[in-house]
Amino acid sequence: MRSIVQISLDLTNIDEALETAHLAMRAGVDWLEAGTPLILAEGLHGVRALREAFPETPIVADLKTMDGGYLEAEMMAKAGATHVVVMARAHEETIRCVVKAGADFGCKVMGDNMVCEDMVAGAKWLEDLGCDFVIHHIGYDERRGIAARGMRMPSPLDQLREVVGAVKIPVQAVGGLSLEQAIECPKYGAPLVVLGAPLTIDADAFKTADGDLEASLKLICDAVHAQTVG
Ligand SMILES: O=C([C@H](O)CO)[C@H](O)[C@H](O)COP(=O)(O)O
Repeated sequence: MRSIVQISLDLTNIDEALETAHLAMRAGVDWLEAGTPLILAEGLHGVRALREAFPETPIVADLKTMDGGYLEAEMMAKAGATHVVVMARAHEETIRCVVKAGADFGCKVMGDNMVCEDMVAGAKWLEDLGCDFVIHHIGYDERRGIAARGMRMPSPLDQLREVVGAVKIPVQAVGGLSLEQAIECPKYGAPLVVLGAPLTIDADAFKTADGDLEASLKLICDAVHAQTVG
């Protein structure tokens, strides 16, 4: 499979999200993600605005569903999301409901193994329940908390090979990756590369020497697209 670049729009208003999304699409990004902050701030309107501006582009709604799964997935799919996210720590029935809604409304389901005691088993569990993708995710607060206590920050790369080996569906690694690490994900067998904080929070670190964000994002997209998995 050709590797894919997804940009997570962890922003809090539609204008900023659209501006970043336009830049990302010009640079060659494949998928847009309505990040959790955008969904909280703008809800379905945010997803609709992205769908209207980018009629053909896959849109991941990072809902992090924990309950009421069918309705959440249905609403997001009707607003234009092509992918919704359910948590492995949700009840089994919730995951089944999201998978059922995905089938009913033509939407793919990404299962997120964040905070699973056994993240490899969590990924397998998500696959067994019918999810189409696994998000192998070390959460933002967990990473910050551990770092604040002076301990080594966990990375999704630590167990990425094991997660990839445990499932047949495509895996995405998320949480605190540097750009260099994100670009390397296909080498671990994970073809869905997400670019998050480096672009939307720490843009300076992401820019090329001449400060051209779009040009540097294009280089990153080219480096990811040059890699195939499987
Ligand atoms: O999903 C996310 C997190 O749970 C906060 O909502 C973020 O999108 C994700 O953690 C992004 O990580 P970075 O790649 O470190 O930006």
